[in-house]
Amino acid sequence: MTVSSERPPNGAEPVVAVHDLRMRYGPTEVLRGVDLVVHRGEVLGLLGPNGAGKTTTIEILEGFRRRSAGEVRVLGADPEHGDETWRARIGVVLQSWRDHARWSVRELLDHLGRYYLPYSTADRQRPYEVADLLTLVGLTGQADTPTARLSGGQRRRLDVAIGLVGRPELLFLDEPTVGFDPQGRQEFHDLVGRLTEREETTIVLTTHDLAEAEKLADRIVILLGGRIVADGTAAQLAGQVAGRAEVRYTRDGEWNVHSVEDATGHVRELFARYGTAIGDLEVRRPSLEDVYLTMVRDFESGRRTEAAAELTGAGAEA
Ligand SMILES: Nc1ncnc2c1ncn2[C@@H]1O[C@H](COP(=O)(O)OP(=O)(O)OP(=O)(O)O)[C@@H](O)[C@H]1O
Repeated sequence: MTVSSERPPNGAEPVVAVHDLRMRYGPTEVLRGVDLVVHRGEVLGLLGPNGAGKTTTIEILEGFRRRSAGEVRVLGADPEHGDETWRARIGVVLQSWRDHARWSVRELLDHLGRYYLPYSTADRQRPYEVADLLTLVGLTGQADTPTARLSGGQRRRLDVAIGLVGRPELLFLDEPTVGFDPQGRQEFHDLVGRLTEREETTIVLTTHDLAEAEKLADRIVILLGGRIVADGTAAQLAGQVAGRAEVRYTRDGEWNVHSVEDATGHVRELFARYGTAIGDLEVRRPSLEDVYLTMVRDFESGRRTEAAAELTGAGAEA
């Protein structure tokens, strides 16, 4: 498979196409052949444990980090050679900025927005109108507040606004909701929905919050051991790892729990056999969290087995 062969049915070039991406820090190979495609308008959730290489991958895609090997195309260009026009089409939300403490929210966005003016196009006016942007991220009430006086959650919204001010076609969000309260998180999720609906923004996000990934991402990839080990919707991943669902119900007032492959068939049979004696029916499918934890556990135990085999091999040679 080569990068250029990865085209969706409508023939459009993917927004991100990565083939056999490798990254080495000194003797340590962090990425060991990553293949990844992201299509226009898609929200991709990139998951993986601490140190899996998510930030490294994102930084390579953003053109902030040089890869060791592999093919990478982002918005039609190799990020290592992306020019200013290419860069203006990409939005990045990093961990919080701490500069410009005395500037107001409006001043900072105005200032950063000016950079994008030369890159305005007929179908994508740049920069974002600051008033509209403030409404979009829910910071209208803080427009004149110095950035140093924002709360943690407001600060994070400003980070998102900074990522959006150039009206990007592709937005990278690295752990966007760290430090959000539940309401802020909910509002942020709504914002992501608006971005993809209204602006057709393609989004690549990393998060350790699996419920968030399940909610926001059209597709999820899991990075483990330097490779993508799973790629699909949350439901598809659940099917791959743990096909069994849990069916709970009462029969004549007594609780029963069954773990079954075919939940629908099982429920149909229950009603056929016991009719109205069945009550309180619940079907619980494996959540993305169950799937993720199973994959990480299997990977870790595989690694332990490999290490043990290597040790035994070394012992035999000695
Ligand atoms: N500049 C660097 N030099 C050397 N090693 C690095 C460098 N940057 C990252 N690493 C190492 O590469 C590995 C992957 O790091 P990376 O930050 O990409 O992981 P991550 O999946 O984003 O982790 P987290 O979930 O903790 O943010 C880690 O072992 C890290 O220590």
